[in-house]
Amino acid sequence: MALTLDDFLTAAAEARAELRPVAETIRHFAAAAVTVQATIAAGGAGDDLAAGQDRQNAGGDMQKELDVVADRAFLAAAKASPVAFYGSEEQDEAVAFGDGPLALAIDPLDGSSNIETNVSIGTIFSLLPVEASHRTDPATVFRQPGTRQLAAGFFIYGPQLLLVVTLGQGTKVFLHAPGAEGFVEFGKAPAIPEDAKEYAVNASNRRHWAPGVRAYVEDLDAGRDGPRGRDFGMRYVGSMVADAYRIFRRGGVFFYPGDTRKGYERGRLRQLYETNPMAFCIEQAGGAATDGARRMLEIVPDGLHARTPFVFGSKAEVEAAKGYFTKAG
Ligand SMILES: O=P(O)(O)OC[C@H]1O[C@](O)(COP(=O)(O)O)[C@@H](O)[C@@H]1O
Ligand SMILES: [Mg+2]
Ligand SMILES: [Mg+2]
Repeated sequence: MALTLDDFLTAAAEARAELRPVAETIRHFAAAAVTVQATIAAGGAGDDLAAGQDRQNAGGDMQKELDVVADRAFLAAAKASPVAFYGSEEQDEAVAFGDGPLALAIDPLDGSSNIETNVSIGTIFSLLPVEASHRTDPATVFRQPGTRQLAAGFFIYGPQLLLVVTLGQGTKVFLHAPGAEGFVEFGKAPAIPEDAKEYAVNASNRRHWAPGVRAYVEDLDAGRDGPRGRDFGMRYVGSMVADAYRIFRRGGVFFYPGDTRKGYERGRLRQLYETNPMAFCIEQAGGAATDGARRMLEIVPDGLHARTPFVFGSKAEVEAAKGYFTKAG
């Protein structure tokens, strides 16, 4: 019998008492994800899920209907959980409620540009501990590095509703099959191959990249005729959750570097609710995650919506990228 998410969480909470609130929270998230997936599958029940909301989020993106729907669903789930702080991409400031032991950083809807295209999108979450000092100075709760995460994961709303999750002891994948009782473990625990055969990047930004990034991609593209001595394929979905899941299953490298566009000096992705939770899941599956130079999980975030360059995936390829990205000149 396949392991259920419920049994997995119960066992983790029994083994480590500090994971009890985490287990409770992830149960609420799983229920929220099922409702979000149902809304997507139904095409929004008359609403246009990709319709703009005439409002920008804190990162400067126009909010879409589904961003708001997902934010509401996970805010309600957080309120029903032992969560004291809710830091969301879709809210300018962290929302504080209750005196629970957890802080949640969340990207309620990842891949918003793909909503109307029926391509996989998702929700990414990171759970951090709340210490006494954070209650007296709440601004500090989201300045903890990713190494402090108690749990992290992401749901994928796609052909399958999946949960990729880590509580710090490996990464697991759970599937919610229609008609089944909740989420059950799906396939083997991901083990990211050391070497990559594919890369993922938005190559239309090439002219804005630093010379090191450009040199890296030129050498990947040169394949077996170039210095890398072998061919690489390219895949880019444009929803990080989907690009990442491919890497969990068959390796590869994803990068979103900083570039010369205004506002993109540190790339596009946000550290607290995109790169840190992804880095935790990736490391726990045997991969590596950096900002191009430093281990992602050790970087202290600058604030709730801080951006960071991001490179993750197969260990040897993340290391190879670092060589190019950090080379002077
Ligand atoms: O369109 P670009 O610049 O390639 O950016 C794509 C990236 O932006 C994101 O959509 C950002 O996430 P949001 O949709 O949550 O803003 C990632 O999922 C994706 O990897
Ligand atoms: Mg996102
Ligand atoms: Mg988002």
